[in-house]
Amino acid sequence: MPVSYSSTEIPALTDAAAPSETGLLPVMEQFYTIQGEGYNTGRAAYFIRLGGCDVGCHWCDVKESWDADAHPRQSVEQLVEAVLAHPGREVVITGGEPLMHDLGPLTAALRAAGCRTWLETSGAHPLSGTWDWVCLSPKKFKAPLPEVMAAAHELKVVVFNSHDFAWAESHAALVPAHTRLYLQPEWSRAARMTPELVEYVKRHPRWQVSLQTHKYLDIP
Ligand SMILES: C[S@@+](CC[C@H](N)C(=O)[O-])C[C@H]1O[C@@H](n2cnc3c(N)ncnc32)[C@H](O)[C@@H]1O
Ligand SMILES: Nc1nc2[nH]cc(C(=O)O)c2c(=O)[nH]1
Ligand code: SF4
Ligand SMILES: [Mg+2]
Repeated sequence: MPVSYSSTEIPALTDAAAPSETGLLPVMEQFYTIQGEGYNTGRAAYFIRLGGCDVGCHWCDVKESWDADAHPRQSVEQLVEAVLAHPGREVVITGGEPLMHDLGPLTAALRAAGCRTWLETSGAHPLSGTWDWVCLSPKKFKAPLPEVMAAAHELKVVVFNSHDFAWAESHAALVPAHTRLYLQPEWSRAARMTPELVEYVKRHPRWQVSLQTHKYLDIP
C-alpha cells in the first residue's frame, strides 16, 4: 500500500515550503538513469532533483542543490510531460531536501499518469505526497521527524566513521519492523570505511550494504 499525506494534514508548512504554493517547483536537474542506491538499485528510474536544503551535511555530494533560488521553477505539468517522454514509469524525487516543498500535487499527477513515486529524503521536514517507496536517510545535522520514520520503507544510513554504526542502530529502533535496513559508505571515505562496513553487516545480518553504484558505473 502506498503511503499518502496531503498538505492539508500538515499543521504548519514552513517558510521553505512556500514556493510550491505557487504550483511551481525549483528543479536543479532531471535525468533518466539507473537507481544506484538502496533497495531499488539497478532499476531504471527518472530522477527529479528539487532545489533547496537546510540540513547542511558537510559531506553532501550535491551542495549545488542547497539554494532553491538558484534553480529555475517548473510546473507539475512540465515535469510529468518530461517523465512520460521516457519508457520508465518509476520516478525518484530527490534533492536537495524534497520535503521542503509540498509534494502532494506532483505525486498525485505522476500517479495519475501511471507512474510510481519514490522518495529520497532526510526526513527533516513534514511528509507530503503519495509514495510507493520512501527511502529515509536520516542525518545528525537535522533530526528526522517521527512521521517520516513511520513511513520509511527503507532506512539508508550513510557511514562516515565507526561511531555511525551505533547511530544507525539507534534509528533502526525507531522505524517500523518491516523497514529494510541499509548502510552506505560516505563516498569520500568509502575506501577506508567499506571493509569495516562489510564486517559490520556480516556480524549484524539484518543490515544490508548499499553502494552508490552509479558512481562506479560513471552514470548520473
Ligand atoms: C543528495 S541526498 C538528497 C535527498 C535527501 N536530502 C537526503 O539526504 O536523503 C540523496 C542520497 O545521497 C546520500 N548521500 C549524499 N551525499 C553522500 C555521500 N557523500 N556519500 C554517500 N551518500 C551520500 C544521502 O544520504 C541520500 O541518501
Ligand atoms: N543513479 C543515481 N541513483 C541515486 N539514488 C539516489 C540518488 C540521489 O542523489 O538522490 C541518486 C543519484 O544521484 N543517481
Ligand atoms: S540532507 Fe541530503 S541534500 Fe541536504 S545536505 Fe544532507 S545529503 Fe545533501
Ligand atoms: Mg546522488
